[in-house]
Amino acid sequence: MAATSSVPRPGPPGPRGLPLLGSALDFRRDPLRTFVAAWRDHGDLVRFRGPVPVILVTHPDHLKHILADNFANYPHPDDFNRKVSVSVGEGLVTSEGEEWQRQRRTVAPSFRRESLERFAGVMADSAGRMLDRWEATHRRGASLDARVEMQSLTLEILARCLFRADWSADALALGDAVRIQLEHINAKLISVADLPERVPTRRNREFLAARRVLDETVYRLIAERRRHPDQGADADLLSMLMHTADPETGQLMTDRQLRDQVMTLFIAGHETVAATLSWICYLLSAQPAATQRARQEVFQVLGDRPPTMADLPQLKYLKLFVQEALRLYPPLWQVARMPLRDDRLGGYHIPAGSFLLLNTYITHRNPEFWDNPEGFDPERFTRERSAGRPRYAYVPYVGGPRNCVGLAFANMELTIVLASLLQRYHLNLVPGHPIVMQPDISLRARYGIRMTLREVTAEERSTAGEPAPVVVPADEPAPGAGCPVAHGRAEPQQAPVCPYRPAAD
Ligand code: HEM
Repeated sequence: MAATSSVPRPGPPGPRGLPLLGSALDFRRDPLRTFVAAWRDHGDLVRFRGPVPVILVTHPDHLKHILADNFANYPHPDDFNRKVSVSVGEGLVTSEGEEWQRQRRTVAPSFRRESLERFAGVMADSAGRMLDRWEATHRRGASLDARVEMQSLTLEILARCLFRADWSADALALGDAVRIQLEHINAKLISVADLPERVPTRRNREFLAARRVLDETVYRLIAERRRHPDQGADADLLSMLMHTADPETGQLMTDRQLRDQVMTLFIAGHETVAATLSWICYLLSAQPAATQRARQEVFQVLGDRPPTMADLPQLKYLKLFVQEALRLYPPLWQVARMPLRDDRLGGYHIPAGSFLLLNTYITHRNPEFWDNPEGFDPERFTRERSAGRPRYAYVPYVGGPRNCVGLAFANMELTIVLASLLQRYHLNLVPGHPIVMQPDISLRARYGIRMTLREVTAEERSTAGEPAPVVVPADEPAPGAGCPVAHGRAEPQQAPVCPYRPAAD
């Protein structure tokens, strides 16, 4: 479908839409449904008319061209950076060109796998404390909302990793303030008539108050660190960022730059993981066979003890489970880019300044690259079954130089929390609870995910130790001769996992 020809065609096909408005009303009503329908009708590149014309991009070859091969030509749109920077300032997400390169080489070392080991304990500890709190809910026979639970868990983990122990005193105020920042950015990004923050609407006043709380707290924590440099350069992410000099210029970050990076990490690293974990909770109920297999692996590898970073390579099926959850529910389901210069994509002319939306949700469900794309089938990510699949067919963290800097952190957190959940509880969706996707900045469950709990029994723990078939994820070294790898294809799962339905407005 990603054909090219020597003479560029004027522009991709697309729906006519309404006079002047084009597809604008459809986007407002239901963006995901509008994109999916247009992709089915028109193919891998679709042009939407309207006040802000949009080009939808879904094919792996086109994603590779934009994200990797011709990456320097495709920054975020100015409008995106302007709207997000009211909260995060000039951090990694909102900077471009040389300034972005400078920030990336200063921030990336703190997120390398070897720097992250110290955070595994925090992740397991926070997950354990949440599961202890769930005891009361379980005893009352009540239900809980996995989305709400995962939001507070991921915020606590991120804040503890950023600020170590200093977090607890500020937990309540920071939690609310971060939530308000996220909601504000979300509202700005989807609104056409976006009012500047100085206009005293209720939303703007609430946003500015929350930003003041965050600024005051973050600057205070930075000042405390500067007063006590003896606390260690690697105690937490804030210390690591403070002590990492730009390898090219030798410069350290100023207070303002540190503040912007901390805010960026809160915004980029909290809701994304929370959304994924809440979909994982849903899958733990909807996919009993895969869940049973994952639980079996957890008890074989860990028994009852908390997971550590050293355990992660052994938790191979959990890795596949997480990969498959991110395929079906990529939290950043679309990312925006705007070419600086005219370009050519799939044989079509793409003028400079076009608004491109790279829709990973559709890429992840394209039957050209995925068998039974709506099915939950973790083993599609084994080495054998991944052979021949284009690298850019799977892009939850996008790819190329500007991929997610928190990828290793996120994967570690997702696996540790999943393992902790499996050790303690069976999660069951409350019968009749509607599961409806809400495609905001992140892909959330519109009505939350209401679940009841059942404790894993001692008997289940002791019988879970039978050896499970070994699987080899695609990005791990090839097994040696005679390795007992399961090469068979998984049975297609019984229930469709795509809970996408028209919005119930
Ligand atoms: C499941 C979890 C996550 C997913 C799926 C995810 C996905 C992504 C994606 C798709 C981008 C590219 C956005 C764009 O270019 O428009 C991105 C960028 C970024 N992510 Fe993540 N992310 C996750 C978790 C995290 C975490 C835990 C952190 C940090 C603690 C983080 C920090 C960042 C930052 C700073 C960027 C900007 C990188 C740059 O522009 O150089 N993310 N993420």
